[in-house]
Amino acid sequence: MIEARGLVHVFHTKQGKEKTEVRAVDGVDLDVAEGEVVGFLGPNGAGKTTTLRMLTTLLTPNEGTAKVAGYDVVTQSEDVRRSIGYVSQTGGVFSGARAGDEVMDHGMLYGRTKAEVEKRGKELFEQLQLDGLWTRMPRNMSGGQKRRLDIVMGLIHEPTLVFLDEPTTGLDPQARANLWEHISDLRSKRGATVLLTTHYLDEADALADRIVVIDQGRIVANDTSANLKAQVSGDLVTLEVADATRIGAAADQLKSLAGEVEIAANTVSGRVARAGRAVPGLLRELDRTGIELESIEVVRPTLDDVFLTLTGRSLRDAEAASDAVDAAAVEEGAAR
Ligand SMILES: Nc1ncnc2c1ncn2[C@@H]1O[C@H](COP(=O)(O)OP(=O)(O)OP(=O)(O)O)[C@@H](O)[C@H]1O
Repeated sequence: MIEARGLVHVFHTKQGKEKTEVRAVDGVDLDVAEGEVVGFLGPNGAGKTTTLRMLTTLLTPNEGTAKVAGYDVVTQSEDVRRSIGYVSQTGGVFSGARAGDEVMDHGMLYGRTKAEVEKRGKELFEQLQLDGLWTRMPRNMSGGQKRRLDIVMGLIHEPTLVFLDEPTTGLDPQARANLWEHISDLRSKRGATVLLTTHYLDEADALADRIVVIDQGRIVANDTSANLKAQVSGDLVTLEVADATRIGAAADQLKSLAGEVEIAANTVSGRVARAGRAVPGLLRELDRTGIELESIEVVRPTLDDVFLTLTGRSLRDAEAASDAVDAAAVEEGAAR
């Protein structure tokens, strides 16, 4: 469904007299098979939106090629556009008509009959909790409602390939859960292929069959969430000793499994590959040497650990930043 090779996009900007060049996307290869849901993750400014904009024909690659739904993004851009749905990060610009009329016009542009579009539009309004807003002007909707209307517009023509750029940013937890269900249904009920960018790790974990991580314009990982977690970092094992004077001895034993450990007061922690297998032996050894434990904790790596290891940055920071934007959007919506 998507086959991209060596995609490059360079932005040229000018500040005063100074010209700068940003290689926003720097040689991206990406394959997405029919029916897959792929999560596209990366810190702020990593190149996610720029990649999506090239794949949806809104930006022309400076180098490389991409086929989307079987069509070349440069020479067959019209065919690509007809075959895909795209929900951009910034949302659509509405003409000033009522929401339902916007949806009808958009759906009919894709050659659907009025009856088909109306039926599908009303279904989507219900699923995305927009009932009762069919005749409302988009400018009189809250930020979250407008976001959901963007999503209706992206799905109205029942595309088999859908690009979602941070689809749930700006939604409250209930609307987010509701949209997750809808994204899952896109694949399970309609066989659609989905490429989505997100800052929410739980979203990527819950929805994506495969995760592609981009950093500084390059793909740095591409695997299932479970495999990425297994490859990148072991389980975090934390031992709390009953007698603080034995912390050094406990640390030595954990070190033999973990390599590096961190000590804080009477706890020591380190990452251990396949802790489930290693910990029973560790406990036996601690017992044999008379080191009494107050507690032991084993935490499986999260996608954020993977991210931190790969990019040196935490995706949680990006989440926090995008939550701040959400909060501003909600306030803005409430102020309207
Ligand atoms: N129109 C533009 N002009 C100049 N630079 C741009 C433009 N659009 C994006 N960039 C730069 O390109 C890089 C990649 O941006 P992009 O929006 O693709 O990142 P992203 O991964 O989608 O980030 P975010 O998670 O913040 O949305 C960034 O350094 C950004 O500042």
